[in-house]
Amino acid sequence: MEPRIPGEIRLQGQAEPEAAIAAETRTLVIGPYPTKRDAHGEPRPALARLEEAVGLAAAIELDVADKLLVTVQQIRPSTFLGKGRVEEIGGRIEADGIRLVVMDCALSPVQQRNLEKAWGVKVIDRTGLILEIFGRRASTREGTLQVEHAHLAYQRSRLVRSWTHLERQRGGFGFLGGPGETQIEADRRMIQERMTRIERDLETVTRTRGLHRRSRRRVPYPIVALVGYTNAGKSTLFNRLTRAEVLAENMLFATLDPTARAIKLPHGETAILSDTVGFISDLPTMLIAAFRATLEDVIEADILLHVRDIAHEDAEAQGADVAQVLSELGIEPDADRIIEVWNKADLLDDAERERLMNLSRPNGAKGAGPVLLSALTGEGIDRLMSRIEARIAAARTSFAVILEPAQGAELHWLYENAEVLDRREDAEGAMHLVVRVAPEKEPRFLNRFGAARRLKGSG
Ligand SMILES: Nc1nc2c(ncn2[C@@H]2O[C@H](COP(=O)(O)OP(=O)(O)OP(=O)(O)O)[C@@H](O)[C@H]2O)c(=O)[nH]1
Repeated sequence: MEPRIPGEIRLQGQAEPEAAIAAETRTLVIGPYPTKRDAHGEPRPALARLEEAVGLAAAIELDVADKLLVTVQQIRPSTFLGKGRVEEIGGRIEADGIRLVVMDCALSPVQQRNLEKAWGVKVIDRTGLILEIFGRRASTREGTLQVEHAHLAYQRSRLVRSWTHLERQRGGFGFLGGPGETQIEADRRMIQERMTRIERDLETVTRTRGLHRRSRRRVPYPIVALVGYTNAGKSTLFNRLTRAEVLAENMLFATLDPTARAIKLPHGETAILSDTVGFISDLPTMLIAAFRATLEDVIEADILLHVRDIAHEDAEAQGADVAQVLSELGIEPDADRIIEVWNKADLLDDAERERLMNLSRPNGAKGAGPVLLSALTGEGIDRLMSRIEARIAAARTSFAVILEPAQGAELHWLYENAEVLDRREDAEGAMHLVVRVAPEKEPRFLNRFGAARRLKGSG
């Protein structure tokens, strides 16, 4: 059988690797939240957080039999939850035939072990769950390596703090204390060696990706990247725009690795559309670091489509989480290159749709309002395409060109290969033109029209 997560390695002396979490495992999801506010001090309904955790569990096909909200005033070092709570939940676990408990928080190895002992079932925390999801979604070599690395780092951190646990598993080895510790050292060294090897492999893969990116730049099509909260509909929109078949299901994190495809804009121009990893609140920092290379595509994009599930009750908080990640990447939320996409319009009732329609009317000179659409039905897709095109055009270089009357062939070339914005004939019959040139056509244009005067744009 395939290892549960690519990074899972069998440690020396350990009888068996941890059992895989099988699909359809009867699961209880617990939201043990200290307060009703999120990490940024914004109120975030506990129920919505719990629902998200349930969604994550369902994404790896666990059979979520029950969910439970627990307000935790004070975290108990040994079991996270209070004694009475642990017992009460234990009864429920037994009565419901639960096999796995997901605690939507960060558990210390000791807490995890004690809860497993008290309840007699497997317990995983939020990081464990997210690693599980990433592990199943990774499809490219880079993604697999990143997940493997993150998982080893997680394993190592737990190894250090829970060595008595491992000793116990190995039975007999730890009786003098010394050998147990040596064993831990051996395990740690093994993990470290493996991590170093992965880092080397990743460097190669990242370098290759850098080369790809540079060669993409040499055929300089504008790059449009999709970003958004997990499950917002990025893959569906990607498919709709490219008509390609990539994984799009009602599953979170369907897209771990960016996929890039060419799209044709309304006036026939080409752009590269790139799908990226779904963002999520409270993503463990270890994982953010792991995906930094992937996110470089986002940083370098000419246009970002920020896709939101506008029908989701938590849409605003999700949008804020994405904005936070973007600003960590150095992209400010009001940057010109961001186009807000309000997806799932088909799920809105008439009144809400009307309200959002009004809100999404282009505002101000930039014409920058959000685009309300449905990736599922295709409604509003044309508007998005035009908006992308307009945004690319706005960033594009314009040139002033003067043609003599005899240069008919040149005029023809311009009409075929550039966008003629203005055309005026002077008294001598010379043609004064303002043209906009796509980046990929610019070298050829400059070859022909070396005397053209650059007017504006990124050039
Ligand atoms: N009703 C409706 N459902 C949609 C729409 N767009 C996407 N969905 C559904 O929402 C779910 C998630 O869509 P995906 O495209 O996989 O979402 P994603 O943002 O790529 O998700 P991650 O890969 O987890 O980041 C799927 O069940 C889609 O069918 C829409 O416009 N309307």
